[in-house]
Amino acid sequence: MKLYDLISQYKACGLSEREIILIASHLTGKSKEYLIAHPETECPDEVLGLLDLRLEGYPLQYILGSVEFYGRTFKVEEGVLIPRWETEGLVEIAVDIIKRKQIKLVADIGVGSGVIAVTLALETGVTVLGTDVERKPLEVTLKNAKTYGVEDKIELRLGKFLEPFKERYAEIQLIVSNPPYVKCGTPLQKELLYEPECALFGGVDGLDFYREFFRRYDVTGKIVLMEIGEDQGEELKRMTGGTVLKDLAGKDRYLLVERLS
Ligand SMILES: C[S@@+](CC[C@H](N)C(=O)[O-])C[C@H]1O[C@@H](n2cnc3c(N)ncnc32)[C@H](O)[C@@H]1O
Repeated sequence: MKLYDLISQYKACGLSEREIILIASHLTGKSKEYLIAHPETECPDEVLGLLDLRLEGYPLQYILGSVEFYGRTFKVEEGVLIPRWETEGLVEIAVDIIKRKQIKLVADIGVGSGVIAVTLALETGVTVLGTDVERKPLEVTLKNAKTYGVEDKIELRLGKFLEPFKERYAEIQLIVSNPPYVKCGTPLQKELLYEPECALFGGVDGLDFYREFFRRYDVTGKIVLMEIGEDQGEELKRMTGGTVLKDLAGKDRYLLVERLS
């Protein structure tokens, strides 16, 4: 089927021209710039299946198998969270802290696709200890680390919080995390239904992860930087004594806890 026919048919059903072209580019191996200039390009039949999947709400990033983050392309697969732009802000703050405080060892709890761990290793040369409660995120993080040649800078272990790195806890200077913080029962847009539940939901008030983390760990002498929900700042300041920083949209988004020893 010709690309221009696909565009008119699927735009009428609600897909954007951009996503139709990206899916066609993914299947044909031709760049999107080429396809824009050559809408008469013949697309293989499989494109119809992928466009129908997208119409049902299946995330574009899982179809393409990749996502842009902090100026780089990262692999994503079903079973790992699709990184969000807000998390680039967390990385930006972490890079600044690492450089200013000359930090050498960072821990990333809940690596997902590895965007935080890999970007921090690339941007600062720091070593990152990464954990996740699921095996798939650890596998995807390793693939992304290998793509960018930082697999020797990132150590990955399966388990909750920092339990897998208990023996190295004292050495960790900065702990970062983008934990699950969505309140259970929140109505979700259909794309989110395809993402792993354990990456999204943080209990009735969305705060289970933070509550358990700060109960388990004495963070004296360390810096903790975590992404938070936009309405969780006040409660988390009360819970931790930390400060809350805003994202680019002006919403409370990052919790910074620095307990001096
Ligand atoms: C919101 S996703 C973040 C993924 C990635 N860091 C990012 O920013 O795109 C949260 C990740 O934390 C993992 N996770 C949830 N609870 C955890 C826990 N207690 N300890 C370690 N990992 C956890 C989930 O499996 C998921 O991969």
